[in-house]
Order: sequence, then structure tokens, then C-alpha cells
Amino acid sequence: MSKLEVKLNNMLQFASEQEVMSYREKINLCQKQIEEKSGKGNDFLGWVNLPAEITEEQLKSVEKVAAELRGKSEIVVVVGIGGSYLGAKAVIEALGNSFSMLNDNGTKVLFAGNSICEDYHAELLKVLDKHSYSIVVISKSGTTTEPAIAFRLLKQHLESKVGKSEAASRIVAITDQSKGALRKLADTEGYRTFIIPDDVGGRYSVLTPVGLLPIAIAGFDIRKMVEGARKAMSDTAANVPFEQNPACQYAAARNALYAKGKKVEIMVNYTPKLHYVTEWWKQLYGESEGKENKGIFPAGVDFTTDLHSMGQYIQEGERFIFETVLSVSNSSNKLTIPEDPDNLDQLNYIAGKRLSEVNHMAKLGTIVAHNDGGVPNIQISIPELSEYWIGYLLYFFERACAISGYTIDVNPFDQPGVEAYKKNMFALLGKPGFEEQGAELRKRLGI
Ligand SMILES: O=P(O)(O)OC[C@H]1O[C@](O)(CO)[C@@H](O)[C@@H]1O
Repeated sequence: MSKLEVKLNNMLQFASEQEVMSYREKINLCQKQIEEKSGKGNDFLGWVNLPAEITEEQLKSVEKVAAELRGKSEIVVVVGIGGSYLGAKAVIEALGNSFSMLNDNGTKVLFAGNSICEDYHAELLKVLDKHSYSIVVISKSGTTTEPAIAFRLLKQHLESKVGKSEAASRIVAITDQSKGALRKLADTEGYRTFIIPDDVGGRYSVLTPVGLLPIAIAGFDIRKMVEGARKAMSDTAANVPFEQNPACQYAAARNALYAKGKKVEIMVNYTPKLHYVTEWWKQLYGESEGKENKGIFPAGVDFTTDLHSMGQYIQEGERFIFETVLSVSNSSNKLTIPEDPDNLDQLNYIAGKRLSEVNHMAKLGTIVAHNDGGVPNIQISIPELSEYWIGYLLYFFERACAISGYTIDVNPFDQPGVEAYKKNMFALLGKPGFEEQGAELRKRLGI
């Protein structure tokens, strides 16, 4: 069927249909708050109508810059962390060939500034010594330490390689319209810029240039992605009844399970291509809901790979988990299992079957096994891995996340808790103004 489906039949033995339905009134109210911009964090609802509001002019300018960078770069390094990284990474991994790194044609998109790992960045600079490259630096605040460090390294490397003026033409900054260190730097250096709207938070920004530019550079059709997101926008809008609204159904189901003590949601995929969609989803739901000592903990596994590592725990460990199985109905390629005359591996009983069929049976078998082990399963499926369906899926998750956050009465659009580690890191590194905290922390750490 050509639609995103949310199936609840393998969770209803843990939270009944009535229990899911009991969220209808509350969720309808949450939907109204999103639509009318009357709930908590209502100044961060720019993502809601974003798919419909993206203009032809905006798409064209993203495509133009993408084509230009592709034209002159073997590599484009995308610098960013969290919401300024994960959306693009998720889409590029989901849609790309698994072995594109070995393919000689086309510009490669590499990421930096999503860690402070010395080896990673040193190794990257060595690679960049040998290749032509450009940089897309993304930071909404413009002050995040990890991308700022990476960008300082890359800027110096590129300037010493091609000269300051050519470097400036190879650097694109995506940041706030007027505030922050990156905006100041971009204006001073004359970089081309794209704007992250004030009312769109990092984790909801994949359909702004934050996601669209790197995705276009990687060679994917951002128009189809936006088209998919537009359809998701109308399918999940407040005027679509609760029973037919996939975002409402998902939000209600996970909250019904949460109320039953299922405090950890494990996002399950059956293709490694979706690994980073899970990482993107983890940030979206973790930063949106995890506050005021509330919220489902979002975790992720890649099956069947992790059935051989995490499968034991999921089957028989503490019963505070539920799974959301995200699957893709149709593979893009066809591969059947060959017949073997010796049959020493005893696989001839599945000879002639497609790998996707075996994977599907692994999925169904696992759902039932985990149900028997006390783990509820929500199922979400999309027809195929394409720009359209990824755009649809990402918007669907955003909408369901906002609904879900409002359902537990938190502000799904802020992330005050992230500051705590940053302050301690600054204090330990001796940032001016943090001297007192630094001394206290060193005492607590015994250093
Ligand atoms: O785009 P920025 O401002 O660099 O922020 C990156 C990420 O850091 C956070 O602000 C958390 O520190 C995330 O919410 C955000 O996605």
C-alpha cells in the first residue's frame, strides 16, 4: 500500500485499544495547540508549515549552490552537530549506495564537528590534503563548541591550501539571520549564507537549508523530499481525525505504553541504511520529551545485526521497554539465495527466495518472540526508500513528537538540560568568567 502505515496490533495486549483511544481528547487538544500556536514553545513552530512554505526561489538557490560546490569539489565537508548534522546524515545514508565511498564518480559528503575526536579530525585533514574540497558550516546558535573547533581547523586548512579569497568562495555558512559568532564571521569573511529561521529549532530543521543543502550536494532530489513532507503535513494536520491520523496514532500508542511503565522505546530497523534515521529520531524525541523528570527514553537497534548482541536483553531482560519497528516494504534491488548442490549450510530450503523475504520473516518472527517475552511492538512502515518517502517520514516523526511532548505537558521545543555539560566543560577548560566553577569542579573530580 502506498502510504505510511502505523500498526498497533502487536502492542494491544499490553495497552488496550481503549487505553490508546483514551488519549484522543488530549491529543486533539495538542493538535489544536500546534495549529493555533497556543501551546508551550509556540515561538518554535516554524517547522509545522515549512514544507508548504518553501518557495521555488529557495529551492532554486539551494540547488544552485549545491551544483556549484559539486562542480568544484571532490569532497564537501559538512560541519555541524545535533540538529545541524543528523537530518542530512540520516537522509544521505538512507538514500545513498552503501558503498558510495568506493565509487570514483561524484562529490562525497563528509561530516565534521559532530565530535571533538582528535584522531577523526586529524585523519580528515590528511584526506583533505589530497582532494579539492569545500565546506558547509552549520550552526543555528553559531556558538556550539564542537563545530566551532572543527570549522577553525578546516578554515585554516582550506585557506592555506587555496588562499583566503578562493577559500571564502568555497565556504557556505548556514546560521541565524543576525545573531551569533558564525553570522559575524560569515559577514566579515564574505561567505555565502543560508538562514535558519528563528522559529525552527535545530532538531526540526531538516527541511531548511540545514538539511536540504547537504542532501542536494549528495545528489538527491530535494523537491521530491519536500513533496513527501507536504503530503505528510496534510495527512497529519489537526483536521485529520485521530483514528486516521498516523501521527496521532503513534503519539497515543507510545504514551499509552509509557503509562504502563514502558519507559524505553527502542527504534528497530531491518536495514542498516536507516541507522542514522534512528539517530536523528533519538535526538528529536530525546531533546523534545526528556525534561521535568519525564519522557520516554529513545534508544535504537539495527536488526537483524543487533539481535546477535541486544536480542537477549530485549527478549528476557527488564520489562520496561517497547519497540517501534520501522520498516521499508520494498527493496530497491533484487537478490535471491542461490541453490547449492552440497547444501552443507542447509540453506537450500530457502534457495530462490529473495533476501527481503527472509528479512521480512525475521522481522515477523522477532515481533512475535518479543511480544511473548513481554515487549510491545508498534509498527511503522513506508513503501520504499526514496526522497519522497524519507521527506514524508521525517515530517511524520516531527509532528508526532510535538503532539507527544504536549501530551506529557512539556515544552517539546527547548533543551535547557544540554547547557549543564557545556558549562562544566567551559569551566574545566578555563574559559574566562568560569574560574570559580572550575576550581569547584576540579575538587569534585579530584584533579
Ligand atoms: O546548530 P547549533 O546551534 O550549533 O546547535 C547544535 C545542536 O546543539 C543543541 O543546541 C544542544 O546543545 C541542539 O539542540 C542542536 O541541534
